[in-house]
Amino acid sequence: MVLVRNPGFLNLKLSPTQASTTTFPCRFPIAAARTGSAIVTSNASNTVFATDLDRINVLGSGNGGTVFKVRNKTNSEIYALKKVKEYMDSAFRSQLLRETEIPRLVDSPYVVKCHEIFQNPLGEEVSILMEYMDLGTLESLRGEVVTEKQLASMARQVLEGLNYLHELKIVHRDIKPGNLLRNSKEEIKIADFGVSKIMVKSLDKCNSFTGTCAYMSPERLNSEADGVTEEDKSNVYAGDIWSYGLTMVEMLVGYFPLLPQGHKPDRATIICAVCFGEPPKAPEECSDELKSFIDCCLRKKPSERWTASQLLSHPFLVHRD
Ligand SMILES: Nc1ncnc2c1ncn2[C@@H]1O[C@H](COP(=O)(O)OP(=O)(O)OP(=O)(O)O)[C@@H](O)[C@H]1O
Repeated sequence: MVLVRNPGFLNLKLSPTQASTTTFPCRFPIAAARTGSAIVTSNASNTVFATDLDRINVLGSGNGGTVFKVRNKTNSEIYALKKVKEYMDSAFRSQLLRETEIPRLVDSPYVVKCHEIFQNPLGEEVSILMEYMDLGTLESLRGEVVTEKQLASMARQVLEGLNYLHELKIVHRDIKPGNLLRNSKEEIKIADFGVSKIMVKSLDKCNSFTGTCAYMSPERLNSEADGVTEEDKSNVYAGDIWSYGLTMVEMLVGYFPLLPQGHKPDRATIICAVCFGEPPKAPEECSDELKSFIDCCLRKKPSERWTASQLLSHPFLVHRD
C-alpha cells in the first residue's frame, strides 16, 4: 500500500541556522590531535587533524551546538563537524562528558560514526567529527510518499541501532525524526547523544525532564501518575521505544500524530495528549502487521511495550525481507 503524506512535522525548537554555501578556511581555535591534551578520542584508523579541515557550510544547529559540513584537505573526505556550544558552567561540563564519553563506546553501522573529538587545551571548547549523512534528517522526508516496504526498511535500521545501544546499556532519550539521519545509500542512522545516558549502574537520574517532550513516553512525562510503578520508572529503555513508535507513525502520516494535523503544539497540550489520550495508531488502511507493530511500540504501560530485540522479529519486519 502507498500512503500520501502531508507536511506538518512537529518542530518545538527555534529555526536552525540557515545553511551557508560559502567556503571559508578552517579557523577553529582548537588544537590538533596528538598535541598534548588536544585530542580526547579517536575511532578512526587514520587520524584526522583539526587543522586539516576546511568548513564548507553550516548544516544546522540545535541546543547543543552548530554542525558544519567540512572537507579534509589531505584526501577530500567529507565529514560533519559539530562544534559544541561554549559554556563555562557545570551544565557545559556534564554535556561535554556525555558528548565525548558515549561516541567512544559506539561502533555500529546503524549509529552515526564519531571519528574524532577535538578539545582545546583548556577544555572549554569541543568539536566532534562525525560521519557525514548527505540527506539530512528524517524531517526532510515530509511530503514524500512512504510505502510500507520503505517504512519497514527505515524501521528496521533504526531498531537495529536502538537494539545495539540498549545492549550497551545506553538509553538515547531523544529519538525523534530530527535525530535520525539519512544518506544516499538508503541508510538511516541514529545521531545525537546530547541527552543520552549510559545506564551502567541504574536508572537514577534518567527520570529528569530532558529531551524533546513531544516524543517522551507517558511514564517519563508524568512519573507520578496513578499506576506508574517503580518498575515502570526503571524501565528506561521502553521510553526510547515509545519515541521510536511515535516517530514511525509520524513517518506514515506526515505530521505529529498526537495532535490534529496543523495544530500548533504546546507543552501542556502534548502532556495531556500523551498522558490522558489514547496512543496513536497506524491509519486504518495499513496492513494488520503494521498496525500490530505500531501497537507493540506504543503501549502506555512500559512493561507491555516490546523491546527493540523483540520488535526486530515482529512479522511486519520479518515478512518484508
Ligand atoms: N552527521 C551529520 N551529517 C549531516 N548533517 C548533520 C549531521 N549531524 C547533524 N546534522 C545536521 O545538523 C542539524 C543540527 O544537529 P544537532 O545535532 O546540533 O542538533 P539537533 O539534533 O537538531 O538539535 P538538538 O541538539 O537540540 O536536539 C541536524 O538537524 C542535521 O540537519
